[in-house]
Amino acid sequence: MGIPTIKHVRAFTLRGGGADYHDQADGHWIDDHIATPMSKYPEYRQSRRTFGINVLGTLVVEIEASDGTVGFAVTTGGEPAAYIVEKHLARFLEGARVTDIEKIWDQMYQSTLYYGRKGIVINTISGVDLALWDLLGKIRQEPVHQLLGGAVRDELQFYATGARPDLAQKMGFIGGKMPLHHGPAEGEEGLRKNLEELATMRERVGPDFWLMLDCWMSLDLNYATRLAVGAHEHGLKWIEEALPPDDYWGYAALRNNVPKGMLVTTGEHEATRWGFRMLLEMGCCDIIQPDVGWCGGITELVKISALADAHNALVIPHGSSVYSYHFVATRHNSPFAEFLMMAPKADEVVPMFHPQLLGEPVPVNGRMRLSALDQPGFGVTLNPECQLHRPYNR
Ligand SMILES: C[C@H](O)[C@H](O)[C@@H](O)[C@@H](O)C(=O)O
Ligand SMILES: [Mg+2]
Repeated sequence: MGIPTIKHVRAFTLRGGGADYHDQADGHWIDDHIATPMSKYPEYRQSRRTFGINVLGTLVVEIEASDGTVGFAVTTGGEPAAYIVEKHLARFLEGARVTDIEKIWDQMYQSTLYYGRKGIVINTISGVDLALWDLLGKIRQEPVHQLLGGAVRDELQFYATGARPDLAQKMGFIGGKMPLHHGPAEGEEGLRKNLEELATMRERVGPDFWLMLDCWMSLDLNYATRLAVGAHEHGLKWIEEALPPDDYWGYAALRNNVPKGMLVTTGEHEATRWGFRMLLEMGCCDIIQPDVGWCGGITELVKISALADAHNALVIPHGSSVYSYHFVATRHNSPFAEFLMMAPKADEVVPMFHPQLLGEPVPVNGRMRLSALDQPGFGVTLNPECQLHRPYNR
């Protein structure tokens, strides 16, 4: 029996949580006065949805092989991503062998270089790449971590991102990352509030539990430096994505400015091995945080991770559900992972891409046994109750 070929590629869109996890209803911690580059405009300060953080929605890529096996993946991208899949990328998949993952990635990247390189195009390529790995795993009846060379640990450990690190501590997570609520436009009072929130949380969790601040690209170098210096007495473990992604020079300066022992992290909005080469060679951060659904997929993250390893940098992927769990399990320089608390009050563990993926595992007591990831491919199926829409039917 020869290697199956790819017969059909289909791109769908979905709304309401899932891979576009910022697409939430009112009252969710993830949309409660979080500092962003748009916070300088008061009308866009309270809710990130008001400026469009959830405008794209989810892209679902489905790939059907000649033997009838279907692989799929979800990522952030919505209708523009569906257009790119159907009108541009599908031509490199249909007719190719299911094992041609490396060649397909190169053709998708090189053919979109004139309008891609980062952002939505690399999100789209990532979604296609994840679906290809899911398909190959389902054809070979192996989990993706096994296709990648096998796990280096029997259990994953997680820190939790959300408004309640104190509750995350009780749930067994190894740390808690809080969103930063006030940016430079809110002046000294905002900076004071940021530090008071951190101090309060440190009081609740005691001296040893990791506490981190996620600044979501919202600061300038001086503010980030002052925040880091003020946060040091409260044992801040790392300051995340303090500056805009393209300010490599600012990150390199911030890394020199922060108090000794505090880590600088970034990368969730960076893409491809070339973007991460800039972060690493310019000494921008101690930990890179690529999102496997946004940086180029598994095929690209393997390259990024090897580059980081040569620089002694940890690779702690931005939370992306099973797609990062299977990867982290196989990398020595990924000793822990992120879990995004998607419950509106961050007070219970729910699947990160809820409600889109059936069979999506969650950490138990802040950990996940490798056995939770032993199903073929990424081990999940699409929830049939989700209303798929195929905007560019072929
Ligand atoms: C909590 C942050 O503001 C973002 O919403 C989050 O998605 C991302 O930055 C993260 O690191 O989890
Ligand atoms: Mg972040």
